[in-house]
Amino acid sequence: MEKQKYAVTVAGGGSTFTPGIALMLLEHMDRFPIRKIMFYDNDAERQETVAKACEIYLKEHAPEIEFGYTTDPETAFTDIDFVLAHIRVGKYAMRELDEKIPLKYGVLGQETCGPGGIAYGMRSIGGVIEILDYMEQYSPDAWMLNYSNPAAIVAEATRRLRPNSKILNICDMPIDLEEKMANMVGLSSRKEMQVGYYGLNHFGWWHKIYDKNGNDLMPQIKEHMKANGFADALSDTNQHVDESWVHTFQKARDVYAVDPDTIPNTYLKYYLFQDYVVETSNAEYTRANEVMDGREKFVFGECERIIANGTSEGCAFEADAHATYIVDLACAIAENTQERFLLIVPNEGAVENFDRTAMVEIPCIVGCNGYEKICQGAIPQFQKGLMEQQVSVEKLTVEAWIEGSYQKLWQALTLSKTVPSARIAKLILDDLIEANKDFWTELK
Ligand SMILES: NC(=O)c1ccc[n+]([C@@H]2O[C@H](COP(=O)([O-])OP(=O)(O)OC[C@H]3O[C@@H](n4cnc5c(N)ncnc54)[C@H](O)[C@@H]3O)[C@@H](O)[C@H]2O)c1
Ligand SMILES: O=P(O)(O)OC[C@H]1O[C@H](O[C@H]2[C@H](O)[C@@H](O)[C@@H](O)O[C@@H]2CO)[C@H](O)[C@@H](O)[C@@H]1O
Ligand SMILES: [Mn+2]
Repeated sequence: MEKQKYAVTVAGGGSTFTPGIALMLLEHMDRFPIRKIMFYDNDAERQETVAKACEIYLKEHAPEIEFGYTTDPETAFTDIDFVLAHIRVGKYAMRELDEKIPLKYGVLGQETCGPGGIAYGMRSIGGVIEILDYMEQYSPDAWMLNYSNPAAIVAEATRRLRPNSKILNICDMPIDLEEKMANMVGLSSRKEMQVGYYGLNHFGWWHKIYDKNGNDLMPQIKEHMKANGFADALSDTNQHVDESWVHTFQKARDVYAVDPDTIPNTYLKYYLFQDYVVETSNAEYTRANEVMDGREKFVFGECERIIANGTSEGCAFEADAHATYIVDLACAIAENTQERFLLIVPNEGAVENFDRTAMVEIPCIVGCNGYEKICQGAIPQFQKGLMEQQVSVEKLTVEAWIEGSYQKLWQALTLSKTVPSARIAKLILDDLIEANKDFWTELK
């Protein structure tokens, strides 16, 4: 019997990640056969550059796949099985402001953490909910695999506003770090490890890591973390070459030292070493500038070259090997593989001594009916304390969005461990409101 073939819509067709993901999908056609790929974006011009290049590539490498791109929701979301969502509401221009505005006040500027993450969350919620609604309207049986950021806030918003929707929120940072840990202990893949992990998105810890025979790998990984952090450990992604990422992997050594019983997610540096992050930031040139001058220029330059040549021959795009987790996740649903993934899901007791309504990042087993959570037990006081504070920031942000509340957003910023006082929080908030007036509803 012929294997079923799937139709996939990439929401955020103009994303810098789209070509790498399209090539990755083609490489995995043996296990995830595709009949149609649609790109959807609300910026026709940006998407067209990426789409025209991908169209040429697809014609040359997989002509049997129906391909289209559109800004029309009905065309994009009709007759599909999966939505892969990676939108960035406000694009890099707004990321730059998210990063630079807090720095004016001596507070770190980061895409998903601190005030920048809160501002980005206030823009993303509406965009992701809109796409989810389109999917449900035009393809009610489809699943959305969402990795649009800030995933913690987006996930809390979907829990509050669309609790029954078929959406899985996932992040690739733990995947990259698990690849590095596998490399530290001489394993060829993270899939040869079984992990225990708890936290919020971009805010979590590994507390158990075994190999397939049940041997404890933590002692060896801890030795490496103590000496080098995640530096000098390889993973199968070639995207982390920028200096700023190298520093992040090195800094994980200091983050690890704060709690040597667990292995931290790299993003914890923004909450535990916020002064260091500010001191080492350049308020005139942040990560958004690096990405615009690097990844964005490269991707769009390459797309334009393919279009001008009329062929993808010799193109520098590579399948994003790292993004194969997306195919793994789609296969888990499509073929009931019951594979384990770290997902961002409602806690409901999985982390025993933590808010039942929190969206936590924990291991889950995924199959055709969705996920089942793997209980992580009780967590230590240190992590619990940090998580209580951060989850409140995320919940207050979502409440502020739902209610249009200035007060709640001010509270969210004030509560963030990255912000020193309510006064500074208010100064940053007022600047963010001005910068986001095309994206946020009016706050009262
Ligand atoms: N979860 C993860 O681990 C992970 C990893 C990498 C990137 N990301 C996220 O993926 C997203 C894309 O990143 P990027 O750097 O390629 O950004 P990008 O700006 O290159 O692409 C985002 C695209 O989304 C489009 N868009 C914005 N709002 C939209 C809307 N409402 N509807 C439809 N399309 C919309 C933009 O026009 C743009 O083409 C970001 O949210 C980023 O944070 C997540
Ligand atoms: O600063 P950026 O835009 O380069 O990266 C921000 C994203 O960082 C993480 O994703 C990484 C991922 O960990 C890595 O292995 C590879 O695939 O690249 C991704 C993007 O650089 C993080 O998980 C994302 O949420 C961030 O958006
Ligand atoms: Mn992430």
